[in-house]
Amino acid sequence: MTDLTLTGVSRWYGNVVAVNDVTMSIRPGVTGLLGPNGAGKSTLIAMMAGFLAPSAGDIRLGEAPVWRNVGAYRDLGLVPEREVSFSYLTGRAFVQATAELHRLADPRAATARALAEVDLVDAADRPISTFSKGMRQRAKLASALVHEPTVLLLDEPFNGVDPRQRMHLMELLTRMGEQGRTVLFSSHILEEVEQIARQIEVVVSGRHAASGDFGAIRRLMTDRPSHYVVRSSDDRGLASMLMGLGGVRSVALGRVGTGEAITVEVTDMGEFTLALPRLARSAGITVRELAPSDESLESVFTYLVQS
Ligand SMILES: Nc1ncnc2c1ncn2[C@@H]1O[C@H](COP(=O)(O)OP(=O)(O)OP(=O)(O)O)[C@@H](O)[C@H]1O
Repeated sequence: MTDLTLTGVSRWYGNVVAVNDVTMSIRPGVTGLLGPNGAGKSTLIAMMAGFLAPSAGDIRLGEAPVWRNVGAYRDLGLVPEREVSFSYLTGRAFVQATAELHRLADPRAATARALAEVDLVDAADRPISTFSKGMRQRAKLASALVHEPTVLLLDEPFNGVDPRQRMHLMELLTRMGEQGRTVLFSSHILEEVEQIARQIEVVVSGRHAASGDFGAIRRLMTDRPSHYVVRSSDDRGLASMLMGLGGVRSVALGRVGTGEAITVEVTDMGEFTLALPRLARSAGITVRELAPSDESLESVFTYLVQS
Protein backbone atom coordinates (compact mmCIF):
# COMPACT_ATOMS: atom_id res chain seq x y z
CA MET A 1 0.00 0.00 0.00
CA THR A 2 2.84 2.40 0.77
CA ASP A 3 4.84 1.72 -2.40
CA LEU A 4 4.83 4.53 -4.94
CA THR A 5 5.25 3.14 -8.42
CA LEU A 6 6.10 5.26 -11.44
CA THR A 7 5.72 3.67 -14.86
CA GLY A 8 6.99 5.43 -17.99
CA VAL A 9 6.38 8.86 -16.46
CA SER A 10 7.17 11.94 -18.55
CA ARG A 11 6.32 15.59 -18.12
CA TRP A 12 6.93 18.34 -20.58
CA TYR A 13 6.37 22.09 -20.41
CA GLY A 14 5.97 23.25 -23.99
CA ASN A 15 9.22 22.18 -25.63
CA VAL A 16 11.03 21.48 -22.36
CA VAL A 17 11.09 17.82 -21.35
CA ALA A 18 11.46 18.07 -17.56
CA VAL A 19 10.94 14.36 -16.84
CA ASN A 20 11.63 11.71 -19.46
CA ASP A 21 10.18 8.19 -19.28
CA VAL A 22 10.92 7.48 -15.61
CA THR A 23 10.07 4.05 -14.19
CA MET A 24 10.85 3.40 -10.53
CA SER A 25 9.41 2.19 -7.25
CA ILE A 26 9.71 4.01 -3.94
CA ARG A 27 9.33 1.69 -0.96
CA PRO A 28 8.96 2.24 2.80
CA GLY A 29 12.04 3.72 4.48
CA VAL A 30 14.07 6.76 3.44
CA THR A 31 14.87 7.26 -0.25
CA GLY A 32 17.01 10.07 -1.63
CA LEU A 33 16.18 11.59 -5.01
CA LEU A 34 19.56 12.89 -6.13
CA GLY A 35 20.26 15.07 -9.13
CA PRO A 36 21.79 18.35 -10.20
CA ASN A 37 19.73 21.55 -10.43
CA GLY A 38 17.16 21.37 -13.18
CA ALA A 39 17.26 17.55 -13.31
CA GLY A 40 13.50 17.30 -12.85
CA LYS A 41 13.32 16.48 -9.14
CA SER A 42 10.67 19.08 -8.23
CA THR A 43 8.55 18.07 -11.21
CA LEU A 44 8.79 14.40 -10.22
CA ILE A 45 7.85 15.16 -6.61
CA ALA A 46 4.89 17.33 -7.62
CA MET A 47 3.63 14.47 -9.81
CA MET A 48 4.18 11.87 -7.06
CA ALA A 49 2.21 14.07 -4.67
CA GLY A 50 -0.70 14.25 -7.10
CA PHE A 51 -0.29 18.01 -7.64
CA LEU A 52 0.75 17.80 -11.26
CA ALA A 53 -0.51 15.51 -14.01
CA PRO A 54 2.10 13.45 -15.87
CA SER A 55 2.12 14.22 -19.62
CA ALA A 56 2.56 10.47 -20.12
CA GLY A 57 2.80 7.42 -17.89
CA ASP A 58 1.27 6.48 -14.62
CA ILE A 59 1.94 6.98 -10.89
CA ARG A 60 0.30 4.73 -8.32
CA LEU A 61 0.24 4.48 -4.57
CA GLY A 62 -0.29 0.78 -4.05
CA GLU A 63 -2.90 0.04 -6.72
CA ALA A 64 -4.48 3.50 -6.80
CA PRO A 65 -3.51 6.28 -9.23
CA VAL A 66 -2.40 9.44 -7.38
CA TRP A 67 -3.69 11.97 -9.93
CA ARG A 68 -7.22 13.20 -9.21
CA ASN A 69 -7.73 10.62 -6.49
CA VAL A 70 -8.87 12.11 -3.19
CA GLY A 71 -8.30 8.79 -1.41
CA ALA A 72 -4.60 8.83 -2.38
CA TYR A 73 -4.17 12.44 -1.21
CA ARG A 74 -5.07 11.28 2.31
CA ASP A 75 -2.04 9.01 2.30
CA LEU A 76 0.38 11.57 0.86
CA GLY A 77 2.18 14.43 2.61
CA LEU A 78 4.20 17.01 0.69
CA VAL A 79 6.81 19.43 2.01
CA PRO A 80 7.30 21.82 -0.93
CA GLU A 81 10.51 23.71 -1.61
CA ARG A 82 8.86 27.13 -1.51
CA GLU A 83 8.41 29.03 1.71
CA VAL A 84 5.10 29.25 3.59
CA SER A 85 3.13 32.11 2.04
CA PHE A 86 1.22 32.95 5.21
CA SER A 87 4.21 33.58 7.43
CA TYR A 88 2.20 36.01 9.58
CA LEU A 89 0.39 32.94 10.94
CA THR A 90 1.73 31.21 14.03
CA GLY A 91 3.15 27.75 13.51
CA ARG A 92 0.12 26.30 15.25
CA ALA A 93 -2.43 28.23 13.16
CA PHE A 94 -0.65 27.20 9.96
CA VAL A 95 -0.63 23.50 10.85
CA GLN A 96 -4.21 23.64 12.11
CA ALA A 97 -5.38 25.22 8.85
CA THR A 98 -4.07 22.13 7.04
CA ALA A 99 -5.75 19.86 9.59
CA GLU A 100 -9.05 21.65 8.90
CA LEU A 101 -8.58 21.41 5.14
CA HIS A 102 -8.21 17.66 5.58
CA ARG A 103 -11.44 17.73 7.62
CA LEU A 104 -9.82 15.79 10.44
CA ALA A 105 -12.12 14.83 13.30
CA ASP A 106 -10.06 16.71 15.90
CA PRO A 107 -7.87 19.31 14.17
CA ARG A 108 -6.53 20.74 17.44
CA ALA A 109 -5.33 17.42 18.75
CA ALA A 110 -3.85 16.47 15.35
CA THR A 111 -2.02 19.84 15.25
CA ALA A 112 -0.60 19.35 18.76
CA ARG A 113 0.58 15.86 17.84
CA ALA A 114 2.25 17.01 14.60
CA LEU A 115 3.98 19.95 16.33
CA ALA A 116 5.29 17.59 19.00
CA GLU A 117 6.48 15.17 16.37
CA VAL A 118 8.72 17.82 14.77
CA ASP A 119 9.77 19.32 18.11
CA LEU A 120 8.13 22.68 17.56
CA VAL A 121 5.89 22.88 20.64
CA ASP A 122 7.76 25.71 22.40
CA ALA A 123 7.75 28.00 19.35
CA ALA A 124 4.30 27.00 18.07
CA ASP A 125 2.55 30.21 19.09
CA ARG A 126 5.04 32.57 17.43
CA PRO A 127 4.50 33.85 13.87
CA ILE A 128 6.36 31.78 11.28
CA SER A 129 8.08 35.00 10.09
CA THR A 130 10.13 34.91 13.32
CA PHE A 131 11.29 31.30 12.72
CA SER A 132 14.74 30.26 11.54
CA LYS A 133 14.94 28.44 8.21
CA GLY A 134 15.17 25.08 10.00
CA MET A 135 12.11 25.87 12.13
CA ARG A 136 10.16 26.91 9.03
CA GLN A 137 11.06 23.60 7.42
CA ARG A 138 9.79 21.82 10.53
CA ALA A 139 6.55 23.84 10.44
CA LYS A 140 6.04 22.72 6.83
CA LEU A 141 6.84 19.17 7.90
CA ALA A 142 4.25 19.33 10.71
CA SER A 143 1.68 20.59 8.21
CA ALA A 144 2.53 17.70 5.85
CA LEU A 145 2.28 15.19 8.71
CA VAL A 146 -0.88 16.44 10.39
CA HIS A 147 -3.14 13.90 8.66
CA GLU A 148 -0.64 11.08 9.38
CA PRO A 149 0.17 10.18 5.78
CA THR A 150 1.97 6.94 5.03
CA VAL A 151 4.04 8.63 2.31
CA LEU A 152 6.04 11.77 2.89
CA LEU A 153 7.62 13.69 0.00
CA LEU A 154 10.08 16.52 0.68
CA ASP A 155 11.53 18.85 -1.95
CA GLU A 156 15.06 19.98 -1.04
CA PRO A 157 14.30 20.01 2.72
CA PHE A 158 17.89 20.79 3.74
CA ASN A 159 18.39 23.79 1.46
CA GLY A 160 19.65 26.77 3.47
CA VAL A 161 19.22 24.98 6.81
CA ASP A 162 22.08 25.42 9.30
CA PRO A 163 24.11 22.31 10.32
CA ARG A 164 22.47 21.82 13.71
CA GLN A 165 18.95 22.05 12.33
CA ARG A 166 20.00 19.86 9.44
CA MET A 167 21.02 17.10 11.87
CA HIS A 168 17.71 17.53 13.65
CA LEU A 169 15.77 17.27 10.40
CA MET A 170 17.80 14.22 9.36
CA GLU A 171 16.98 12.50 12.65
CA LEU A 172 13.29 13.26 12.11
CA LEU A 173 13.27 11.79 8.61
CA THR A 174 15.20 8.73 9.79
CA ARG A 175 12.61 8.23 12.53
CA MET A 176 9.74 8.56 10.04
CA GLY A 177 11.38 5.92 7.87
CA GLU A 178 11.83 3.62 10.86
CA GLN A 179 8.12 4.02 11.65
CA GLY A 180 7.47 2.31 8.32
CA ARG A 181 6.60 5.42 6.33
CA THR A 182 7.71 5.86 2.75
CA VAL A 183 9.90 8.96 2.90
CA LEU A 184 11.40 10.48 -0.24
CA PHE A 185 13.46 13.66 -0.24
CA SER A 186 15.27 15.44 -3.04
CA SER A 187 18.73 16.92 -2.91
CA HIS A 188 21.56 17.92 -5.19
CA ILE A 189 24.15 17.17 -2.51
CA LEU A 190 25.48 13.65 -2.40
CA GLU A 191 26.59 13.64 1.23
CA GLU A 192 23.12 14.63 2.47
CA VAL A 193 21.59 11.74 0.61
CA GLU A 194 24.32 9.35 1.63
CA GLN A 195 23.83 10.08 5.34
CA ILE A 196 20.21 9.04 5.71
CA ALA A 197 18.92 7.40 2.53
CA ARG A 198 18.76 3.63 2.43
CA GLN A 199 18.01 3.84 -1.26
CA ILE A 200 19.16 6.43 -3.81
CA GLU A 201 17.47 7.25 -7.10
CA VAL A 202 19.56 9.43 -9.39
CA VAL A 203 17.98 11.68 -12.02
CA VAL A 204 19.96 13.59 -14.60
CA SER A 205 18.41 15.68 -17.39
CA GLY A 206 14.96 14.30 -16.61
CA ARG A 207 16.05 10.68 -16.89
CA HIS A 208 16.32 8.03 -14.22
CA ALA A 209 20.06 7.46 -14.41
CA ALA A 210 20.81 5.08 -11.54
CA SER A 211 19.23 3.30 -8.60
CA GLY A 212 20.58 1.49 -5.54
CA ASP A 213 22.30 2.08 -2.24
CA PHE A 214 25.30 4.37 -2.22
CA GLY A 215 27.80 1.51 -2.66
CA ALA A 216 25.85 0.06 -5.58
CA ILE A 217 25.74 3.41 -7.37
CA ARG A 218 29.46 3.94 -6.90
CA ARG A 219 30.20 0.45 -8.23
CA LEU A 220 27.93 1.01 -11.20
CA MET A 221 29.78 4.18 -12.07
CA THR A 222 33.29 2.83 -11.70
CA ASP A 223 32.96 -0.70 -13.09
CA ARG A 224 31.83 0.16 -16.57
CA PRO A 225 34.04 1.73 -19.23
CA SER A 226 33.27 5.36 -19.95
CA HIS A 227 33.54 7.35 -23.15
CA TYR A 228 35.00 10.80 -23.45
CA VAL A 229 35.18 13.32 -26.22
CA VAL A 230 38.46 15.21 -26.34
CA ARG A 231 39.21 18.23 -28.53
CA SER A 232 42.68 19.71 -28.65
CA SER A 233 45.11 21.80 -30.65
CA ASP A 234 46.49 18.57 -32.24
CA ASP A 235 43.95 15.75 -32.16
CA ARG A 236 46.00 13.42 -34.34
CA GLY A 237 49.14 13.78 -32.22
CA LEU A 238 47.22 13.44 -28.96
CA ALA A 239 45.26 10.40 -30.19
CA SER A 240 48.43 8.46 -30.97
CA MET A 241 49.81 9.22 -27.53
CA LEU A 242 46.54 8.27 -25.82
CA MET A 243 46.74 4.75 -27.25
CA GLY A 244 49.66 3.98 -24.97
CA LEU A 245 48.06 5.42 -21.85
CA GLY A 246 47.11 3.07 -18.98
CA GLY A 247 43.35 2.63 -18.52
CA VAL A 248 42.57 3.53 -22.15
CA ARG A 249 40.75 0.78 -24.03
CA SER A 250 40.23 2.39 -27.44
CA VAL A 251 40.84 5.66 -29.26
CA ALA A 252 39.02 6.90 -32.37
CA LEU A 253 39.33 10.05 -34.45
CA GLY A 254 36.29 11.32 -36.26
CA ARG A 255 33.36 13.66 -36.45
CA VAL A 256 31.52 14.34 -33.16
CA GLY A 257 28.71 16.90 -33.25
CA THR A 258 29.82 19.88 -35.26
CA GLY A 259 33.53 19.08 -35.58
CA GLU A 260 36.36 16.57 -35.47
CA ALA A 261 37.29 15.10 -32.10
CA ILE A 262 38.90 12.15 -30.37
CA THR A 263 36.58 9.63 -28.75
CA VAL A 264 38.30 7.66 -25.99
CA GLU A 265 36.97 4.63 -24.15
CA VAL A 266 38.54 4.38 -20.71
CA THR A 267 38.36 1.74 -18.01
CA ASP A 268 39.76 3.93 -15.23
CA MET A 269 38.34 7.41 -15.50
CA GLY A 270 40.20 8.71 -12.42
CA GLU A 271 43.58 7.77 -13.88
CA PHE A 272 42.61 9.03 -17.33
CA THR A 273 41.40 12.47 -16.25
CA LEU A 274 44.63 12.96 -14.29
CA ALA A 275 46.96 11.61 -16.97
CA LEU A 276 45.46 13.39 -20.00
CA PRO A 277 46.43 16.98 -19.09
CA ARG A 278 49.95 15.88 -18.13
CA LEU A 279 50.41 14.00 -21.37
CA ALA A 280 49.12 16.90 -23.46
CA ARG A 281 51.27 19.43 -21.63
CA SER A 282 54.43 17.32 -22.13
CA ALA A 283 53.76 17.38 -25.91
CA GLY A 284 52.84 21.06 -26.03
CA ILE A 285 49.23 20.26 -26.97
CA THR A 286 46.33 22.32 -25.59
CA VAL A 287 43.24 20.38 -24.48
CA ARG A 288 40.20 22.47 -25.42
CA GLU A 289 37.49 20.11 -24.27
CA LEU A 290 37.14 16.97 -22.19
CA ALA A 291 33.55 15.81 -21.78
CA PRO A 292 31.67 12.59 -21.18
CA SER A 293 30.21 11.57 -24.53
CA ASP A 294 26.75 10.65 -23.36
CA GLU A 295 24.17 11.86 -20.89
CA SER A 296 23.89 8.69 -18.86
CA LEU A 297 25.97 7.23 -16.09
CA GLU A 298 29.21 8.93 -17.06
CA SER A 299 27.79 12.34 -16.45
CA VAL A 300 26.16 11.13 -13.26
CA PHE A 301 29.50 9.92 -12.07
CA THR A 302 31.18 13.18 -13.00
CA TYR A 303 28.43 14.88 -11.06
CA LEU A 304 28.79 12.55 -8.06
CA VAL A 305 32.53 12.98 -7.77
CA GLN A 306 32.27 16.74 -8.12
CA SER A 307 29.78 17.22 -5.30
N1 LIG B 1 6.37 25.52 -14.95
C1 LIG B 1 7.40 25.31 -15.77
N2 LIG B 1 7.41 25.83 -17.02
C2 LIG B 1 8.43 25.61 -17.87
N3 LIG B 1 9.53 24.88 -17.56
C3 LIG B 1 9.60 24.35 -16.33
C4 LIG B 1 8.55 24.54 -15.36
N4 LIG B 1 8.91 23.89 -14.23
C5 LIG B 1 10.11 23.32 -14.47
N5 LIG B 1 10.54 23.59 -15.73
C6 LIG B 1 11.79 23.11 -16.36
O1 LIG B 1 11.83 21.71 -16.21
C7 LIG B 1 13.16 21.27 -15.88
C8 LIG B 1 13.14 20.51 -14.57
O2 LIG B 1 12.84 21.42 -13.52
P1 LIG B 1 12.67 20.98 -12.00
O3 LIG B 1 12.37 22.20 -11.21
O4 LIG B 1 11.72 19.85 -11.92
O5 LIG B 1 14.13 20.43 -11.66
P2 LIG B 1 14.84 20.25 -10.24
O6 LIG B 1 15.71 19.05 -10.37
O7 LIG B 1 13.84 20.25 -9.16
O8 LIG B 1 15.73 21.53 -10.17
P3 LIG B 1 16.00 22.51 -8.94
O9 LIG B 1 16.79 21.71 -7.96
O10 LIG B 1 16.81 23.61 -9.58
O11 LIG B 1 14.66 22.96 -8.44
C9 LIG B 1 14.01 22.53 -15.89
O12 LIG B 1 14.60 22.62 -17.15
C10 LIG B 1 13.03 23.63 -15.64
O13 LIG B 1 13.50 24.82 -16.20
